[in-house]
Amino acid sequence: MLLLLVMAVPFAQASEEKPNIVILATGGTIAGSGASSANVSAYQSAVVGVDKLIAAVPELKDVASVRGEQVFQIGSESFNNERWLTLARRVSELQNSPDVDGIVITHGTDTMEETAYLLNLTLKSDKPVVLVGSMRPSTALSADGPLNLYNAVVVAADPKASGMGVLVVMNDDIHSARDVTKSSSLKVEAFHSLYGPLGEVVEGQPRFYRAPIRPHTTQSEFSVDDIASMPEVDVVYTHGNMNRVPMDAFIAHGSKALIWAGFGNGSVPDYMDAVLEEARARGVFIVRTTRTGSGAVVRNGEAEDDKYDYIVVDDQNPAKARLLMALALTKTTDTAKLQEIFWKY
Ligand SMILES: NC(=O)CC[C@H](N)C(=O)O
Repeated sequence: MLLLLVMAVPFAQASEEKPNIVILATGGTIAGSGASSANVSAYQSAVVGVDKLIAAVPELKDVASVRGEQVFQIGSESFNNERWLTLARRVSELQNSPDVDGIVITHGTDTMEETAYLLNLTLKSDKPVVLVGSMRPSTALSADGPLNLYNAVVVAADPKASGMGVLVVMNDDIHSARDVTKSSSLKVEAFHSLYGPLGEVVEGQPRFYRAPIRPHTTQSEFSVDDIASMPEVDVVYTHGNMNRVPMDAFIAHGSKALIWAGFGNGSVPDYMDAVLEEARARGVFIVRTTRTGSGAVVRNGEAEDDKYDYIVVDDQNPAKARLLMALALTKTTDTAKLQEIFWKY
């Protein structure tokens, strides 16, 4: 009897004071299940529901008052513009709700950086939004999902995460949505930011060491509330002996802009120069990016961008450049202004 009383009182007090965190589940490996505990890379993703994910980490209740909502149950490679907008609108609704202090999105890792960047550019609130996933399914030996989820809730519940833009928490690191990329297909330490993470979670405490400088969320000109749909923008991946067929097909399908995932500094083979010029002359924007995985692209460096009216990225990778260009095209079709948007974000 005495024991019951002792246990009940602190819990009642604690639950009144804890921040309210909503966990929006979308699927991915964090919700994956394998045939045996030795299956760390062969498994079915997106099968475990949000209630089970939360129940697997009882420590969450020490950090926050948590409730879950299943938005999707998919591998993140299946995100498309419509699904992204559905998710963004739900996050925005929750951020507008006075009884929500922060949001955690459980997500597959394959497109986590794209979802994070899109939300980072379009949400209109300082309330923390943290994406989290795992590289090993929930059934694996040394599954990384439970600690990642705990860390994500810890970050979302902390006032220091407010105003930092959308964050990705993986493997103890806290990354900015703008900079993070998945850079390993299998390793637990798959997520990296070119300029380093913003901070890390140490013993259940977030430690921030830097803040994003590029405009995001409340500082950005894009808003989820204004975007009914996104224009078609496609990525052309370069390789030796490439041909024009994918570009022609994208244009015939209605592409408004092509993201040139170029060699090195966004270079263009001599036998493709005329194809890009022709595409631009037909009204399709060309955005030169790099397939190298890191680094900026120099305007008028490897191509005559001024002459042919091309755009270059700053250092956004092709997938992020695709999203930024789609958002930018909802604002303007002036090349100079589009270029400014790439420098700015
Ligand atoms: N590690 C993962 O989450 C990959 C699983 C799946 N392809 C996804 O992105 O959802």
